[in-house]
Formats: sequence, C-alpha cells, structure tokens
Amino acid sequence: MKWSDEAWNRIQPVYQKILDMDFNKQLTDGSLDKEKFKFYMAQDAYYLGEFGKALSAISSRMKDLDDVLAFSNFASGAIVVERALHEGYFKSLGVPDDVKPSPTCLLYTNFLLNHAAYSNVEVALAAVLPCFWIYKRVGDYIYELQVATSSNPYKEWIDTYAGEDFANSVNQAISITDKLAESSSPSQRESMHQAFEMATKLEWMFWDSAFKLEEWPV
Ligand SMILES: Cc1ncc(C[n+]2csc(CCO)c2C)c(N)n1
Repeated sequence: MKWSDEAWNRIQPVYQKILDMDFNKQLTDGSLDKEKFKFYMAQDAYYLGEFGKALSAISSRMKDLDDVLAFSNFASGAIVVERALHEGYFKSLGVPDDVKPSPTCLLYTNFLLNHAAYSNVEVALAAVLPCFWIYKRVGDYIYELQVATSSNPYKEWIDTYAGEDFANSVNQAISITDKLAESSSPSQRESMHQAFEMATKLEWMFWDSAFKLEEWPV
C-alpha cells in the first residue's frame, strides 16, 4: 500500500470531524459571523507567511532538483496568496497589518518550521502535506455543497481552493512524499504518519480557534 493511502485512512476520524465543524458548515451556507471570518483571515495570513518559509526550507533540503523546484514553487504560491489576502480581504474587512498569532496559529506554524529545520526531510514533507490535502478535500466538499446558495458572501474564498492548479499542486506534493516514503525505513514511515496525523489535528484546531476567537489567556 502507498504511504499516502495508509496516511489518509489513518486520519479519517479527524477528517470527518473537520467536515462537521461549525466553522465549515457556516462558511458553506454563508451564515458564518463576519468577525470569525475576519479572525480566520488575519491568522491565515500569518500562517501562510510562516508556511512559505517552511516550504522554502524543505525545498533547500531536497536532493532531486525537480523536487527543489516543486517546493520552491509551492513556497512562492503560499506567499502570493498571503499578499493577495493583504491586498483584498484585509482592506475590505479592515484587518490591521500587524497580525499577532493566536496560540494555536503559533503552535501550528512552529510545529511546521521545527520539522522543516530539524526532522528528516520525509517527515517534514509529511508534516506539511495535510495543509495541501485537507484543504483540497474540504475545499471541494464545501464547493459542491455551496452551489445552491450562490449569494454566499464567502464564495470568493471558497472558490480559491477548488481550482485545477491547486489540484495539481496537491497531487504533486502527495507523489513526492510517496517517493521519499518508499526509500524510508519502517520506523521513518511511522514517524511520517505521526507528523501527518498531528498536522491534521492542528488543521482542526486552527478552524476551531477561529470559531472561538481564541485569545492568549494572559
Ligand atoms: C491553516 C491553513 N492550512 C492550509 C491552507 C491551505 N494552503 C495554504 S498555502 C497552500 C499551498 C501552497 O501553495 C495551501 C494548500 C491554508 N490556507 N490555511
């Protein structure tokens, strides 16, 4: 079995919980509170900047030059989306420019940067993969359900992750991860599963923290 097939099977319980989240249900029907969306956007801009740095670090650690190129393209893709948020949603929603990360956002970005810098590169790949894969699946799911309500104020955002280009990036990231998993030991493959599963839980926590408008306790 491919590493990615097993990885996807293992995260099914968490993935189903993500589809059932109030944040995603309300985004789908357009009823999500504007403040929650604004919080999410601001945190996502911070996330994307750090995610771009993690992808750049991973890119520099790849052996195959095609993979170096793929990850450096993903990194610039994340930064381009971050810039677009600043130009678009930030202005229209009135988000301040100096976003401070929430506890969950900082936890997630530091988890990714830590793997990118210190773990074996295949484990670092497994850590960033849910960001691609979960968003693609959740994006497609939300996109299909929202068709009936085209007046949804979040339509533009929903459409972002439903495009063909994004689907190609996701498939490329999955196949590079599978290629490295094939030449890894069973214990390395297990470490990859652990990183993949933890990143999936952090995706759940990221949406949950926006829904709760999470604050620092002190
Ligand atoms: C918390 C959080 N997780 C995942 C994404 C999705 N995402 C952001 S950049 C990128 C690929 C790089 O081009 C993907 C898939 C997000 N926006 N926010």
